[in-house]
Amino acid sequence: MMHEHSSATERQQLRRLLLSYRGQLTEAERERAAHKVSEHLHALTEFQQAQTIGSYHSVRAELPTAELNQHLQREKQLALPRLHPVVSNHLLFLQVTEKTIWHANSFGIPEPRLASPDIIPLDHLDILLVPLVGFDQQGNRMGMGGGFYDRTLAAHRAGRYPKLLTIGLAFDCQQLEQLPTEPWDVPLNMVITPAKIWDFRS
Ligand SMILES: Nc1nc2c(c(=O)[nH]1)N(C=O)[C@@H](CNc1ccc(C(=O)N[C@@H](CCC(=O)O)C(=O)O)cc1)CN2
Ligand SMILES: Nc1ncnc2c1ncn2[C@@H]1O[C@H](COP(=O)(O)OP(=O)(O)OP(=O)(O)O)[C@@H](O)[C@H]1O
Repeated sequence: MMHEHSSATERQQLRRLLLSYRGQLTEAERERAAHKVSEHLHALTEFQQAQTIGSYHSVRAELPTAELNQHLQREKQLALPRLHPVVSNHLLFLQVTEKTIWHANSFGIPEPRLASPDIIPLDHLDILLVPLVGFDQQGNRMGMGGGFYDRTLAAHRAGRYPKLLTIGLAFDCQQLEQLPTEPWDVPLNMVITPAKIWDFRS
């Protein structure tokens, strides 16, 4: 099994394995899972009370967010990430409305066009929905390997966004007992899968 301080190669192998699990789901299974996860999310008091929610634009075999985001755009204030124009490997969140103009970033992921009035600072978000490749029973997360969320959320771990609730959205097949952890990893507050709401807050 994996130990603390795994090599980058081990992390990469584990990432491939987890991506292959996710990739084996059919589109119908993914949509069913997204529906179930959305139901769990709506049942949370924190969600009902939230005004501003950060999400992600799902791509490939990620847990789909298209329907959820449409709903959030109507019912809440929705913010989606773009690659930060100034601080490299960080994310910047922008408010999304029906007027938003979209561009594909260097990973082919659609993101809102940069417009300064649309910028939503992280400390303004009540909830941030986070994509992930894998998660473990302690709330550790493995992403695509760019370190974007870890960098963007470093201040959250340091306690500087006390009201922000980070929630990973995942399929059940993305769950592991223990991921190898790195010093910069920022654990999630919660993970929601079709089977369960995981709450890692002590
Ligand atoms: N929907 C979504 N948006 C997101 C992320 C995400 O994981 N999902 N990100 C989360 O950080 C950031 C973008 N980071 C990304 C990093 C790598 C790849 C990627 O597709 N990489 C290549 C190579 C992977 C490899 O070989 O290791 C690929 O999969 O083809 C995508 C997004 C910001 N936006
Ligand atoms: N807070 C940070 N400061 C500096 N470098 C960081 C920080 N967080 C992550 N990194 C760097 O980013 C790289 C990728 O990290 P990691 O493999 O944990 O990404 P990930 O969490 O899977 O990806 P993502 O967050 O983009 O989905 C690492 O090589 C690490 O050196």
